[in-house]
Amino acid sequence: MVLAQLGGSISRAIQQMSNATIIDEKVLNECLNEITRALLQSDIQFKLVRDMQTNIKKIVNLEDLAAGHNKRKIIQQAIFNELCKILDPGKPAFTPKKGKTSVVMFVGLQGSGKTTTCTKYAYYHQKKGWKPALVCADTFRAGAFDQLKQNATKAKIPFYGSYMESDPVKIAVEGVERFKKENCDLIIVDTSGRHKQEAALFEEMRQVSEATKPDLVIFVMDSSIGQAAFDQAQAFKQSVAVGAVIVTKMDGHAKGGGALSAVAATKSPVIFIGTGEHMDEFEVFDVKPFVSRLLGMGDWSGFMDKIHEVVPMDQQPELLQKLSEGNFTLRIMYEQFQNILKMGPIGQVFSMLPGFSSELMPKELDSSNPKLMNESRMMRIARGSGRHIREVMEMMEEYKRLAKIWSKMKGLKIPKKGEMSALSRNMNAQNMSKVLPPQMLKQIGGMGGLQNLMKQMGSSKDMMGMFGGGDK
Ligand SMILES: Nc1nc2c(ncn2[C@@H]2O[C@H](COP(=O)(O)OP(=O)(O)OP(=O)(O)O)[C@@H](O)[C@H]2O)c(=O)[nH]1
Repeated sequence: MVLAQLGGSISRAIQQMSNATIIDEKVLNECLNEITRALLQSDIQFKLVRDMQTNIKKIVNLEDLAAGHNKRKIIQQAIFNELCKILDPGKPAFTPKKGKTSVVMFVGLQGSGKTTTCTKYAYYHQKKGWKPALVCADTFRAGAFDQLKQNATKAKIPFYGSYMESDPVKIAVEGVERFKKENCDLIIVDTSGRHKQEAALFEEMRQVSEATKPDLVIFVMDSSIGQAAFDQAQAFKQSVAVGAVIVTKMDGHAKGGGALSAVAATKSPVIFIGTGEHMDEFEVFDVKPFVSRLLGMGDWSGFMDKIHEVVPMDQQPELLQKLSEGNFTLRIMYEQFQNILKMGPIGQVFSMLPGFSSELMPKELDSSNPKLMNESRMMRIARGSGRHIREVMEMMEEYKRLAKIWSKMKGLKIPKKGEMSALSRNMNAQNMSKVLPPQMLKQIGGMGGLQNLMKQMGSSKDMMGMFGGGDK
């Protein structure tokens, strides 16, 4: 997702400013202009960007910057807050309750991924023990019912629709009534899409909404919509009571900034993002971890998510304690690589690391002081493992880099499992390539090889979040 590049551009602008000997208004303006350009290039609406720039200027106190406080942190924090503000409309979306009937209506332009997203949403809840059902009120597109039927059958979700009936209101009402009787707790109504915003589409949508009285209307938006996002989202909001947004195709080459504009236009939060065509390529959207990653500030809660998935239960408390004390040792790195090895093909990557295990002594493994590893110790490890000294030195460089990232985490509150973010799953080959040592990347065949490897790994791709992926 191209939004990741936005993070890089912003980080570079801040870094350039931090490098300046004197931070005056001119330097600050240059930095903010650079950031503005990056935001506009990501398809974030002009007005939002301009307001953001004004707000940052108000928040950032030049005297604080001049006094030698951590300039990078001050600016980064201001941008972080502003981006969170855009993405957080201030009130949460209606949340359906398990066991209590809710009707959720999906709206959006044709091809936005509405039908696919309806099934993903149903499947997501079904996995959590809900009883969802799908109603196809799209009588406009031939084949829409078949598509929903096919998806629903695959996921074993009850569905309702008709090949004969042409009145979407009638189908929607019948479907909702039927599933209410069957005690389904999440009744999802898929509506028609059109190629562009048309009066007829909005009128039909309004009628379906009036007849079924949904508890929540979800606006589905393709992330590649670009600058048109704001107007499009606003047009939908004016016809029906949009209460939440789902942004699809975040896995593609879309700039993604439209997501921010859609939130501003509908004053509704993004609740999920679609990250692929498959049923389970669907993630809960959390504002703070998203912005955090966007700005290259790392995603602590995403990392924690991974720890809980990968690290054996009995080892978790000890590991978390050590990390929150800023105590990242070679042994931790080793053990975590071992946990990854269990996860399949990624093991091939890490098995390239020289000198782990028997060649290292407990003192070396458990010290968080890299200076302990002097040249003679590295020579010994190289001899013992049959590796070149250069490889051992590279391993130590990687350790130092990760340890540096971890030292910044010192004192962080450890989130509980329920607070974890799913966004870290959005790590892609590009981010991963930044984390891997260049030599290792070369050995697995560059970006192409890495992409293949990640395909094989499936969901374990997000493991890199664990090793500071994107936190550069
Ligand atoms: N890569 C990717 N493709 C997606 C995603 N969501 C949906 N798609 C694809 O986008 C295309 C359009 O999706 P549909 O669900 O048919 O779109 P729709 O909005 O229901 O279209 P109408 O019913 O005509 O309004 C399909 O090929 C989907 O597989 C996603 O998150 N990522």
